[in-house]
Amino acid sequence: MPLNRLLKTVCESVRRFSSRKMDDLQVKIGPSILNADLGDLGNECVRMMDSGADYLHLDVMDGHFVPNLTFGHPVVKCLRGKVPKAFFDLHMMVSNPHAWVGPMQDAGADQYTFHYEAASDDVLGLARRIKETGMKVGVGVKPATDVDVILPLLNSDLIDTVLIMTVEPGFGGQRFMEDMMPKVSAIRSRFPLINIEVDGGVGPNNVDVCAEAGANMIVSGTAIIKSDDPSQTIRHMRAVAQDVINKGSLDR
Ligand SMILES: O=C(CO)[C@@H](O)[C@H](O)COP(=O)(O)O
Ligand SMILES: [Fe+2]
Repeated sequence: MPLNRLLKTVCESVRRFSSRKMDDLQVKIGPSILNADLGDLGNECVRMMDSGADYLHLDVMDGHFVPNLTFGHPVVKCLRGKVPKAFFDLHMMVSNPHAWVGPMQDAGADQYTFHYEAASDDVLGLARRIKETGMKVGVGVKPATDVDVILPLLNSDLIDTVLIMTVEPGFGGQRFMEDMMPKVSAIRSRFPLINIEVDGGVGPNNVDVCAEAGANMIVSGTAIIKSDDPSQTIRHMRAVAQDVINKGSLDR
Protein backbone atom coordinates (compact mmCIF):
# COMPACT_ATOMS: atom_id res chain seq x y z
CA MET A 1 0.00 0.00 0.00
CA PRO A 2 1.43 3.44 -0.89
CA LEU A 3 2.65 5.39 2.12
CA ASN A 4 0.14 8.24 1.77
CA ARG A 5 -2.80 5.76 1.69
CA LEU A 6 -1.43 3.93 4.67
CA LEU A 7 -1.09 7.20 6.58
CA LYS A 8 -4.64 8.18 5.64
CA THR A 9 -5.99 4.84 6.88
CA VAL A 10 -4.09 5.15 10.17
CA CYS A 11 -5.32 8.73 10.67
CA GLU A 12 -8.91 7.68 9.99
CA SER A 13 -8.69 4.82 12.51
CA VAL A 14 -7.25 7.18 15.13
CA ARG A 15 -10.00 9.69 14.42
CA ARG A 16 -12.71 7.02 14.73
CA PHE A 17 -11.18 5.68 17.93
CA SER A 18 -10.88 9.13 19.54
CA SER A 19 -14.39 10.13 18.52
CA ARG A 20 -15.72 6.91 20.03
CA LYS A 21 -13.89 7.79 23.24
CA MET A 22 -15.34 11.32 23.16
CA ASP A 23 -18.80 9.81 22.79
CA ASP A 24 -18.05 7.94 26.00
CA LEU A 25 -17.81 11.25 27.82
CA GLN A 26 -21.01 11.24 29.83
CA VAL A 27 -22.77 14.42 30.84
CA LYS A 28 -23.75 14.38 34.49
CA ILE A 29 -26.00 16.87 36.22
CA GLY A 30 -25.24 17.51 39.90
CA PRO A 31 -27.58 19.76 41.82
CA SER A 32 -25.93 21.94 44.46
CA ILE A 33 -28.06 21.95 47.58
CA LEU A 34 -26.60 25.24 48.84
CA ASN A 35 -29.76 27.19 48.10
CA ALA A 36 -32.10 24.40 49.20
CA ASP A 37 -34.02 24.44 52.46
CA LEU A 38 -31.05 23.76 54.75
CA GLY A 39 -33.43 22.88 57.58
CA ASP A 40 -34.69 19.97 55.53
CA LEU A 41 -31.53 18.87 53.72
CA GLY A 42 -32.20 15.16 53.90
CA ASN A 43 -35.52 15.47 52.09
CA GLU A 44 -34.02 17.96 49.63
CA CYS A 45 -31.35 15.38 48.72
CA VAL A 46 -34.01 12.70 48.29
CA ARG A 47 -36.06 15.11 46.16
CA MET A 48 -33.07 15.80 43.89
CA MET A 49 -32.23 12.10 43.46
CA ASP A 50 -35.89 11.30 42.77
CA SER A 51 -35.81 14.06 40.15
CA GLY A 52 -33.07 12.23 38.24
CA ALA A 53 -29.88 13.91 39.50
CA ASP A 54 -26.72 12.04 38.50
CA TYR A 55 -24.91 13.12 41.63
CA LEU A 56 -25.15 15.59 44.50
CA HIS A 57 -22.74 18.51 44.84
CA LEU A 58 -22.30 19.34 48.53
CA ASP A 59 -20.78 22.78 49.23
CA VAL A 60 -18.66 22.78 52.36
CA MET A 61 -17.61 26.27 53.50
CA ASP A 62 -15.50 27.12 56.53
CA GLY A 63 -16.07 30.89 56.84
CA HIS A 64 -12.35 31.41 56.15
CA PHE A 65 -11.55 30.30 52.61
CA VAL A 66 -14.86 31.89 51.66
CA PRO A 67 -16.97 34.40 53.61
CA ASN A 68 -19.76 31.94 54.34
CA LEU A 69 -20.43 28.87 56.49
CA THR A 70 -22.39 25.77 55.60
CA PHE A 71 -21.86 22.32 57.11
CA GLY A 72 -19.19 19.70 57.74
CA HIS A 73 -18.70 15.95 57.86
CA PRO A 74 -21.32 15.22 60.59
CA VAL A 75 -24.04 16.57 58.30
CA VAL A 76 -22.59 14.70 55.31
CA LYS A 77 -22.74 11.48 57.37
CA CYS A 78 -26.42 12.05 58.15
CA LEU A 79 -27.19 12.79 54.50
CA ARG A 80 -25.45 9.55 53.50
CA GLY A 81 -28.04 7.73 55.58
CA LYS A 82 -30.88 9.47 53.70
CA VAL A 83 -29.58 8.81 50.17
CA PRO A 84 -27.36 5.72 50.45
CA LYS A 85 -26.81 5.34 46.70
CA ALA A 86 -26.17 8.96 45.70
CA PHE A 87 -22.69 9.95 44.50
CA PHE A 88 -21.47 12.72 46.84
CA ASP A 89 -19.15 15.31 45.31
CA LEU A 90 -17.75 17.37 48.19
CA HIS A 91 -16.84 20.89 47.09
CA MET A 92 -14.38 21.78 49.83
CA MET A 93 -14.23 25.57 50.13
CA VAL A 94 -11.97 25.35 53.17
CA SER A 95 -8.56 26.76 54.07
CA ASN A 96 -7.14 23.44 55.26
CA PRO A 97 -8.31 20.75 52.83
CA HIS A 98 -5.77 18.27 54.26
CA ALA A 99 -7.67 18.22 57.55
CA TRP A 100 -10.97 16.86 56.30
CA VAL A 101 -9.95 14.03 53.97
CA GLY A 102 -10.33 11.26 56.58
CA PRO A 103 -13.52 12.61 58.18
CA MET A 104 -15.19 13.13 54.80
CA GLN A 105 -14.26 9.67 53.57
CA ASP A 106 -15.62 8.24 56.80
CA ALA A 107 -18.80 10.28 56.34
CA GLY A 108 -19.40 8.66 52.95
CA ALA A 109 -17.99 11.13 50.40
CA ASP A 110 -17.31 9.75 46.92
CA GLN A 111 -15.31 12.61 45.49
CA TYR A 112 -13.23 15.14 47.40
CA THR A 113 -12.88 18.33 45.38
CA PHE A 114 -10.41 20.72 46.96
CA HIS A 115 -9.30 24.17 45.84
CA TYR A 116 -5.85 24.55 44.34
CA GLU A 117 -5.56 27.95 46.06
CA ALA A 118 -5.89 26.34 49.50
CA ALA A 119 -3.45 23.52 48.85
CA SER A 120 -0.73 24.97 46.66
CA ASP A 121 1.96 24.13 49.26
CA ASP A 122 1.43 20.37 48.71
CA VAL A 123 -1.10 19.76 45.98
CA LEU A 124 0.40 16.46 44.86
CA GLY A 125 0.59 15.16 48.43
CA LEU A 126 -3.03 16.04 49.03
CA ALA A 127 -4.18 14.45 45.77
CA ARG A 128 -2.27 11.27 46.63
CA ARG A 129 -3.77 11.16 50.11
CA ILE A 130 -7.32 11.50 48.77
CA LYS A 131 -6.68 8.81 46.16
CA GLU A 132 -5.40 6.42 48.83
CA THR A 133 -8.71 6.65 50.68
CA GLY A 134 -10.52 5.38 47.58
CA MET A 135 -12.35 8.66 46.96
CA LYS A 136 -12.14 10.31 43.57
CA VAL A 137 -10.00 13.43 43.41
CA GLY A 138 -11.24 16.81 42.21
CA VAL A 139 -9.24 20.02 42.00
CA GLY A 140 -10.89 23.40 41.63
CA VAL A 141 -9.76 26.86 40.62
CA LYS A 142 -11.33 30.19 41.51
CA PRO A 143 -12.07 32.68 38.73
CA ALA A 144 -8.85 34.65 39.24
CA THR A 145 -6.60 31.58 39.15
CA ASP A 146 -4.82 30.81 35.90
CA VAL A 147 -5.66 27.30 34.77
CA ASP A 148 -2.05 26.65 33.72
CA VAL A 149 -1.08 26.20 37.36
CA ILE A 150 -2.91 22.87 37.57
CA LEU A 151 -1.52 21.36 34.35
CA PRO A 152 1.42 19.58 36.07
CA LEU A 153 -1.06 18.05 38.51
CA LEU A 154 -3.29 16.84 35.69
CA ASN A 155 -0.29 15.18 34.05
CA SER A 156 0.15 13.15 37.24
CA ASP A 157 -2.94 11.04 36.47
CA LEU A 158 -4.17 11.50 40.04
CA ILE A 159 -7.01 13.83 39.13
CA ASP A 160 -10.48 12.59 38.18
CA THR A 161 -12.22 15.96 37.92
CA VAL A 162 -11.23 19.57 37.27
CA LEU A 163 -13.62 22.12 38.70
CA ILE A 164 -13.75 25.47 36.93
CA MET A 165 -15.59 27.99 39.11
CA THR A 166 -17.93 30.18 37.11
CA VAL A 167 -18.69 32.45 40.08
CA GLU A 168 -16.63 33.68 43.00
CA PRO A 169 -17.06 30.83 45.51
CA GLY A 170 -19.11 31.50 48.63
CA PHE A 171 -22.72 31.94 47.61
CA GLY A 172 -25.39 30.42 45.40
CA GLY A 173 -27.53 32.40 43.00
CA GLN A 174 -24.76 34.47 41.43
CA ARG A 175 -24.35 35.39 37.77
CA PHE A 176 -22.55 32.91 35.46
CA MET A 177 -19.12 34.11 34.28
CA GLU A 178 -18.94 33.14 30.63
CA ASP A 179 -15.38 34.44 30.43
CA MET A 180 -14.29 31.30 32.33
CA MET A 181 -15.07 29.13 29.28
CA PRO A 182 -11.59 29.47 27.73
CA LYS A 183 -10.26 27.71 30.84
CA VAL A 184 -12.61 24.79 30.17
CA SER A 185 -11.54 24.63 26.51
CA ALA A 186 -7.86 24.80 27.45
CA ILE A 187 -8.21 21.74 29.68
CA ARG A 188 -10.44 19.83 27.26
CA SER A 189 -8.04 20.29 24.36
CA ARG A 190 -5.23 18.73 26.39
CA PHE A 191 -7.25 16.10 28.30
CA PRO A 192 -10.04 14.72 26.10
CA LEU A 193 -11.43 12.32 28.69
CA ILE A 194 -11.00 14.02 32.06
CA ASN A 195 -14.15 15.15 33.87
CA ILE A 196 -14.53 18.92 33.71
CA GLU A 197 -17.04 20.38 36.12
CA VAL A 198 -18.47 23.89 35.97
CA ASP A 199 -20.05 25.45 39.04
CA GLY A 200 -21.87 28.72 39.58
CA GLY A 201 -24.83 30.33 37.86
CA VAL A 202 -25.32 27.38 35.50
CA GLY A 203 -28.82 26.56 34.25
CA PRO A 204 -30.86 25.83 31.12
CA ASN A 205 -29.86 29.17 29.55
CA ASN A 206 -26.13 28.54 29.49
CA VAL A 207 -25.56 24.78 29.78
CA ASP A 208 -24.92 24.66 26.00
CA VAL A 209 -22.10 27.20 26.33
CA CYS A 210 -20.52 25.06 29.07
CA ALA A 211 -20.75 21.88 27.00
CA GLU A 212 -19.42 23.61 23.88
CA ALA A 213 -16.33 24.56 25.84
CA GLY A 214 -15.99 20.91 26.94
CA ALA A 215 -17.61 20.67 30.38
CA ASN A 216 -19.38 17.36 31.14
CA MET A 217 -20.11 17.65 34.88
CA ILE A 218 -22.67 20.36 35.33
CA VAL A 219 -23.36 21.72 38.79
CA SER A 220 -26.56 23.68 39.03
CA GLY A 221 -28.02 25.03 42.24
CA THR A 222 -30.69 27.67 42.07
CA ALA A 223 -31.90 26.74 38.57
CA ILE A 224 -32.78 23.19 39.68
CA ILE A 225 -33.66 23.67 43.35
CA LYS A 226 -36.06 26.53 42.61
CA SER A 227 -37.48 24.97 39.45
CA ASP A 228 -41.21 24.16 39.42
CA ASP A 229 -40.27 20.91 37.73
CA PRO A 230 -36.75 19.83 38.70
CA SER A 231 -37.04 16.51 36.81
CA GLN A 232 -37.77 18.33 33.59
CA THR A 233 -34.98 20.87 34.18
CA ILE A 234 -32.42 18.12 34.87
CA ARG A 235 -33.54 16.07 31.85
CA HIS A 236 -33.45 19.10 29.59
CA MET A 237 -30.02 20.27 30.73
CA ARG A 238 -28.55 16.78 30.37
CA ALA A 239 -30.00 16.31 26.88
CA VAL A 240 -28.77 19.71 25.65
CA ALA A 241 -25.25 19.21 26.99
CA GLN A 242 -24.97 15.60 25.77
CA ASP A 243 -26.12 16.63 22.33
CA VAL A 244 -23.52 19.39 22.13
CA ILE A 245 -20.74 17.03 23.26
CA ASN A 246 -21.76 14.28 20.84
CA LYS A 247 -21.91 16.75 17.93
CA GLY A 248 -18.51 18.12 18.92
CA SER A 249 -16.99 14.65 18.86
CA LEU A 250 -18.42 13.98 15.38
CA ASP A 251 -16.89 17.21 14.07
CA ARG A 252 -13.46 16.33 15.42
O1 LIG B 1 -19.86 26.44 45.06
C1 LIG B 1 -20.78 27.17 44.81
C2 LIG B 1 -20.80 28.57 45.26
O2 LIG B 1 -19.67 28.81 46.00
C3 LIG B 1 -21.87 26.58 43.97
O3 LIG B 1 -21.97 25.21 44.11
C4 LIG B 1 -23.17 27.28 43.95
O4 LIG B 1 -23.79 27.17 45.17
C5 LIG B 1 -24.08 26.76 42.86
O5 LIG B 1 -25.32 27.40 42.97
P1 LIG B 1 -25.91 28.28 41.79
O6 LIG B 1 -24.88 29.33 41.45
O7 LIG B 1 -26.14 27.35 40.66
O8 LIG B 1 -27.14 28.86 42.39
FE1 LIG C 1 -19.95 24.35 44.59
